[in-house]
Amino acid sequence: MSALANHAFAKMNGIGNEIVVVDMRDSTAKVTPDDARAVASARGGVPYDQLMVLQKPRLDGTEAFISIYNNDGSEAGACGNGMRCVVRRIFEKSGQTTATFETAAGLLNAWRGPAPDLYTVDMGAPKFGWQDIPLAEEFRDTRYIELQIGPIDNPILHSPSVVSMGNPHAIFWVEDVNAHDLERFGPLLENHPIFPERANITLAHIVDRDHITIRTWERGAGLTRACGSAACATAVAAARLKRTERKVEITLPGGKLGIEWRERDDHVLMTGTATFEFEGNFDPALFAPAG
Ligand SMILES: N[C@@H](CCC[C@H](N)C(=O)O)C(=O)O
Repeated sequence: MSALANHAFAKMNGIGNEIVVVDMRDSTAKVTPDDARAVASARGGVPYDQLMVLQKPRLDGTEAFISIYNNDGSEAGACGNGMRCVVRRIFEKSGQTTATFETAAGLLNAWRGPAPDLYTVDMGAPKFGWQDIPLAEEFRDTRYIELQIGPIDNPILHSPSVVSMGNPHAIFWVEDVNAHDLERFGPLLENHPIFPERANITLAHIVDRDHITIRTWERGAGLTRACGSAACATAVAAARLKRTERKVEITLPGGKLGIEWRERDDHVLMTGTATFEFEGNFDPALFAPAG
């Protein structure tokens, strides 16, 4: 039987990014990709974009090791919106206002503020090297890479910037983020052979030097109302192209995030709300073997 059967969960969202938080710090049991897919089931499950599983801390001074699952059962190194949800949950239970977490992508500091309903997560430093993203072949300059879809002489989307924020991101610069069929092009680009570990695909429109609008097709989760790491990747990619300041507001379908690419240590800070919806216990029938 799955470790998640009857286990308590909290359904939350980070500006519309659907998040389920499970605290398993009192257990050594592992969540499997099958468990993660079962939780997302539309029949009796709790459909989500990301499942955030808190496990016992591995390092002194950290609150938890967090495993992040997409709804297709794959694991992600980073999830900005999910982290704000985890942070809110922990802070409300413990009264803390700061904490450090570990994920597959490394250590993350988080704190409450700058306003009472806001949470800030230090998402770490972006990586731009083609092997770090990773790409399947060498690109010396990842500010724009050669990649396009549509007719060769009149591509629909082309020349994305690529960035790792602990997970791979490709950002296509467009005039109108709603003018493209992301549901159709997203899966093609996510699974393009140039991305050996697949990628999160974002359409971004630079409104002015302080403001960008985006829509994202998430690796392993599809079209979402918000992707925090995509907002960070976009802010960094735009600043790297000198098209925006290092501190910007990002508008996503589900709301707004403040992103600052800090000069002094290269870290990216993401600030936004986190919303609690309901809590419950997983129905064990979800994890029963089929047949
Ligand atoms: N929603 C997340 C990112 C989720 C991970 C992504 N789908 C991946 O596999 O890289 C966010 O808010 O950052």
